[in-house]
This record gives sequence, structure tokens and C-alpha cells, in this order.
Amino acid sequence: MSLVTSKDMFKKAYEGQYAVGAFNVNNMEIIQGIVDAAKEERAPLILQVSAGARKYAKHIYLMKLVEAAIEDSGLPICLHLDHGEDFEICKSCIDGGFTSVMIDGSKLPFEENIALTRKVVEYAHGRGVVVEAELGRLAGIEDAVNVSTKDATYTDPDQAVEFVERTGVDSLAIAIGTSHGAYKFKGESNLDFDRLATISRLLPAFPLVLHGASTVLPEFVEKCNNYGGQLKGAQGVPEDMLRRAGQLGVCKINIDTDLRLAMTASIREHLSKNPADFDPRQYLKPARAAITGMVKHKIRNVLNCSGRL
Ligand SMILES: O=C(CO)COP(=O)(O)O
Ligand SMILES: O=C[C@H](O)COP(=O)(O)O
Ligand SMILES: [Zn+2]
Ligand SMILES: [Zn+2]
Repeated sequence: MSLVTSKDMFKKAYEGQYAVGAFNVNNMEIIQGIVDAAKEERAPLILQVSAGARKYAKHIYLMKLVEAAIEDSGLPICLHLDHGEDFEICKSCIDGGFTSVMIDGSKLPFEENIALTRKVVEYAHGRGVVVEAELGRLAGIEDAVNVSTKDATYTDPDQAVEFVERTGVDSLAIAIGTSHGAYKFKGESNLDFDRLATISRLLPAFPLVLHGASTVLPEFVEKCNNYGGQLKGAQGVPEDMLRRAGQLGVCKINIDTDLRLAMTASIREHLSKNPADFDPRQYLKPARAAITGMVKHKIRNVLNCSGRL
């Protein structure tokens, strides 16, 4: 088994009206925790690396860890660059063995986003790599930059069609009200499903991507806070909304925050209950198991992709 692109995964997901999970990875325990869950569930899997993760762990370490995960698990895995901000980082990941890259030109004017995305698509497709782009802008924390709610813009459906036609991109991240991080809504949660349905209708059989799709499960926030954390007012996207998105052309659902919460809650609990422990394996082992539990929950209850390998 080797690294694969998301092409077949998305085709099957679109036809089956479910979504593939794209989980952010930063270190060995996170990769192992996710892969263990996907293996048990026989689920398709995308592992994604942000620019920040690449800086933290280094490209080669993440590459080798993912290669090891494929060899050890026998699973086909798509390795994806999350939120590539320029041509250079996309090129570096393509040259360095990734099978999928995201060029995120969403903060650029429409024509500049098209030109940049086209340039990446030409380079990637020539090398068998697929490309995700973004149109419309999510609020929240992304690569240490906080996009305020007033700077966020929802995706225009007609522009989405023109964008896909003119760039030749393989999938498109859209903005319909989700946001990055643990604080997505104040009060009532609301996504623009009419907009999603319109985009989906205008782009039949085309895979859409939902970023900022963590559910921020209250029990994990509470556990963090019960053991010394200070996560006040954290709120995510309700699970039923994500299931609905999966039936409206969303083939890839991005999850990072929920993994962070699962891992941190577990570590906080362990160290609080076992103050004499100082061997990292003592708290990283349950933390890794917490990641596995979270990913299995997503695969079964949010993505509906269990057994779809
Ligand atoms: O979109 C994401 C990564 O690109 C992650 O979103 P969350 O912060 O909701 O997990
Ligand atoms: O979209 C953002 C992802 O959650 C990655 O976050 P990061 O840039 O802190 O690694
Ligand atoms: Zn973006
Ligand atoms: Zn994102």
C-alpha cells in the first residue's frame, strides 16, 4: 500500500453521500491515534499537515511517520497540505511526496485567487497530485492569524462555478458559517444550508470541503476545565449539521480542534490524578487512545464513512 490521492475517495463519498475525515497531524501519537481508528473502522483517511505543523515537526519527520503508518496499517492514506498560502509551499510539498495540496488564496481578490490556484493546479496535475482551493473566507484562528467575523465572507455560488471552471481545481473549500478553532458561535449555531445546496446543485458531482468543522464536544471542554483548563464559551458545529453537509456534496470534513481537545483533556486529567508521573509515555499513551476514541466517534457518527474503504 502507498500514499493515494483523494480522487477515488471523493468519488465514492459523493455517490454514497458521506464524507471523508481530514485530520490535522503534528506528531507521532496523533498520527498513530488517528490511523488506529481508521483501521478499526475500515474508513478512508486523509491526514493533513498545516504550515505550522510542518514548521513544528519538519516535513521529513511527518512524511516518514505517515509512510510508517501506511506500512504498519496497510491502509491507503492521502497526505494533504492544509492551507498552503503560496505557490512555494505547495511546490515544496508536491516535490516532497504529498499526494494532495490546498492552495488557500481566499484572502486574495477573485482574479488573483484564480491565477494562483491555476498555477498550483498546473504544477500539481503534471505530477499526479490533486489540489483543493478556497473561495469565501472563514472566521477564526488559522496559522496564528485571527480572521474576525467581520472579515469573513460566505462563498458566492456563481463565483464558485466560475472558479472551478477556470482553475481546474479538484475540490473547493467553501464558507457557509463554520470557523476555525474552539469558539465558533456565540449562542445559536447557524450554517447557511441554502447556500450550500445552491453551490452543490450548480456543481454536480464536484467535491466540496468543509473547514472549521469540529463539534467541540462539551464533555471534552468540561474535562479540560475540570482539570485546570480555561476554555470559556467554547462551542462547535452540531453533529447533525455536519451529517447534513455530507449529504449535500461535502466530501471532506476538516477536524483539528476536536483532536486537540481530546488530547489535552486526557493529559490534563492524567497529570492531575497522577501528580508523581513524569514519564511522557504515562500520559501520551492515554492521550493517543483519546485521539483514537475521538476519530472513531467522528467516523461513525459524523462522517458516516465506517466500512467504506
Ligand atoms: O479546518 C480545519 C483545518 O483546516 C480545522 O477546523 P477545526 O478548528 O474546526 O477543527
Ligand atoms: O486551519 C487550521 C488548522 O487547525 C491548523 O492549525 P495550525 O495552523 O495551528 O496548525
Ligand atoms: Zn482559508
Ligand atoms: Zn481549515
